[in-house]
Amino acid sequence: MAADFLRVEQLTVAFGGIFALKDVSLSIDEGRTTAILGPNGAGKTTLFNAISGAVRPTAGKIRFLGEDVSTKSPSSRCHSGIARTFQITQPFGSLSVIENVMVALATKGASMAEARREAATYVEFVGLSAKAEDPARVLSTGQRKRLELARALATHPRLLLLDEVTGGVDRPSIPELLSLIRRLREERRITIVVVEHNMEVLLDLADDAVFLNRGEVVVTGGMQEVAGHEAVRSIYLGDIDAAA
Ligand SMILES: Nc1ncnc2c1ncn2[C@@H]1O[C@H](COP(=O)(O)OP(=O)(O)OP(=O)(O)O)[C@@H](O)[C@H]1O
Repeated sequence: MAADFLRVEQLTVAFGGIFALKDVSLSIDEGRTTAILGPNGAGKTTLFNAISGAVRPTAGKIRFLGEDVSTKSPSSRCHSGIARTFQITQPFGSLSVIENVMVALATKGASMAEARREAATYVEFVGLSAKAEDPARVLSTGQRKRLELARALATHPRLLLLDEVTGGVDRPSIPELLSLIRRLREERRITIVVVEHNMEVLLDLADDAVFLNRGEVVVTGGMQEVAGHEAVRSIYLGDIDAAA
């Protein structure tokens, strides 16, 4: 297990006079699932954007597998093994499910037949084989989340940043989605960092947690331990009691 899988070092991101992140340092261990917690505006999405390359740090560094990727482009970071999903899924609605995955394939120089074959393995992994030829626009929210996971898999990630994976998904579909995420880690050895408002889901899924507030790290540690912290309880209290 790499000791230096992902390290965020004294990261500051400012938008004009607003500090979305202030001197944030944290490390993510390979093979674990880490939750990023915090109230609205805490800086969770900005942290994902900074790690994936969508925003440039104002100060500080991001190291992935020992390499400073702070100034690298999103596509170069994706090539290094960093993938992310979005709070609002963005498939190509008129393309079929399998074509959406083919578009995301990181395999260069592969024939269409090879690309289709590889894409089919990811579509199957996420449980969408029966929908493979349907246009993406007909998918339910839960199915769109699955398609996003298949598209992320197609980039061969080592680190996957999941933004609000259960957001908008109907309750009965959530357990299957969570078991899929667990399989990403167990069967594909992908390290996962998750932003999610549902504490019940986080307690089920995450090993470690980082609690952010107003752009600063307030608590880090094991998921259970962080969930029990006073500052976290005051924000997620109802959720924590419901999950207990
Ligand atoms: N592009 C931007 N321009 C200006 N301010 C921004 C920008 N992106 C984020 N911010 C500000 O940075 C702060 C952190 O926002 P961010 O979206 O990262 O928080 P969050 O924890 O993801 O919130 P939420 O849970 O509501 O999604 C907020 O004050 C937000 O208004």
